[in-house]
Amino acid sequence: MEAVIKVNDISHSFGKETVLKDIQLSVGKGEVFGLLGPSGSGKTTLVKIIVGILKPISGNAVVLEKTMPSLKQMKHIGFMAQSDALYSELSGRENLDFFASVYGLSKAERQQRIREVLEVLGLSDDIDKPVDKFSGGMKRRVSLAAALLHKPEILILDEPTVGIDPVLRKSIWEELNALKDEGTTIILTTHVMDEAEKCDQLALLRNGHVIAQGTPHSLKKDINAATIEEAFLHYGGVGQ
Ligand SMILES: Nc1ncnc2c1ncn2[C@@H]1O[C@H](COP(=O)(O)OP(=O)(O)OP(=O)(O)O)[C@@H](O)[C@H]1O
Repeated sequence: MEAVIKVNDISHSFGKETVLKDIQLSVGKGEVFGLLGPSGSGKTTLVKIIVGILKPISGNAVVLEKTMPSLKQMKHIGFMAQSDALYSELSGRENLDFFASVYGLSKAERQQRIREVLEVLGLSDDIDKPVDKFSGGMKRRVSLAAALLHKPEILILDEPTVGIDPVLRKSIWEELNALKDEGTTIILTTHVMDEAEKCDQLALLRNGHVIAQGTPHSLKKDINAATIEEAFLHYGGVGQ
């Protein structure tokens, strides 16, 4: 499969703390690739490097054949950060209109795309309220909507469904699968095991190391595990 994202031997430290060590990943076009790991395992640091917000101490990330950071690639990437980067005094719609104009969409395109993403994410009712009146789950949905506005080929989502109820979580997964069917490549971070099961490929992260990678099925089958959680504990071992 054609690799659209390659992570080549990335290591990173903050001060004396090594947070990523020799990470190698390859993400194929149209894959949903999950980075699964406990809090502090390095997931956010890795996605920031892939997006180009952070430069690793060694190694590199290549997105659509360009080494990151590359401003040019940003138009191909939709990024949803872990903390919502929304303007709280503006309404949800005004936020989306702002991000759509940053992406260079014309007024007519902005109106149409905003309508489309609002419908997909079930946000139409409250979108004209200021964001500081939104619940945490609604802010996550507006952030996801913002990442989808310019129909990026690559979506990078840091904990996209945190604080989102199960019904909406299901509809977000339906949307992610629909985007994947259209050829969008998706990387997402999670520490939720049942969400990891929905990915095509998984990398299990612990203490900055990839301790195993493969399809959810193969990760379980290789060691006769019934669940991803069991597989994680097996590959993680004690003290790694
Ligand atoms: N800017 C920073 N300066 C110093 N240390 C940092 C910085 N960002 C992250 N770290 C440290 O790097 C390690 C990995 O953090 P990271 O946020 O990548 O983990 P994570 O797996 O995404 O965790 P979570 O699931 O809680 O978001 C942690 O020990 C964290 O404290």
